[in-house]
Amino acid sequence: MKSFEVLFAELKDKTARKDPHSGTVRQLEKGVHAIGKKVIEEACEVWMAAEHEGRERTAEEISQLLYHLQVMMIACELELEDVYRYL
Ligand SMILES: N=c1c2ncn([C@@H]3O[C@H](COP(=O)(O)OP(=O)(O)OP(=O)(O)O)[C@@H](O)[C@H]3O)c2ncn1[C@@H]1O[C@H](COP(=O)(O)O)[C@@H](O)[C@H]1O
Repeated sequence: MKSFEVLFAELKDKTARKDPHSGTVRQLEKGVHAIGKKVIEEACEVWMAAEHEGRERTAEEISQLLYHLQVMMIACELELEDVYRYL
């Protein structure tokens, strides 16, 4: 099982290495506009799952939203601490 911090470290590492097999690297190459669309899409899917699809599907959709938020953080050169200080 992966924590938020461990996933973020993995994504930053793959980005720094420009891992050719990484979907994250491909997504980052598309830029902030495309990443923003994925964030909105996944947020909608969280909402729909929460209203209609039950706990498991909701948890899965939330994991995808968290992933895309991390991709956005990397695109914006934000560290975890930059976000955590507002929590
Ligand atoms: N948690 C995720 C994760 N959640 C969602 N996604 C991607 O985000 C997209 C969203 O899924 P959808 O259900 O919307 O699928 P889709 O509409 O068919 O996807 P698209 O065609 O729009 O890309 C998919 O392409 C998934 O591959 C993720 N991709 C990666 N991770 C994690 O990130 C790590 C690094 O991934 P890579 O960079 O690909 O190695 C992995 O080990 C995983 O732990």
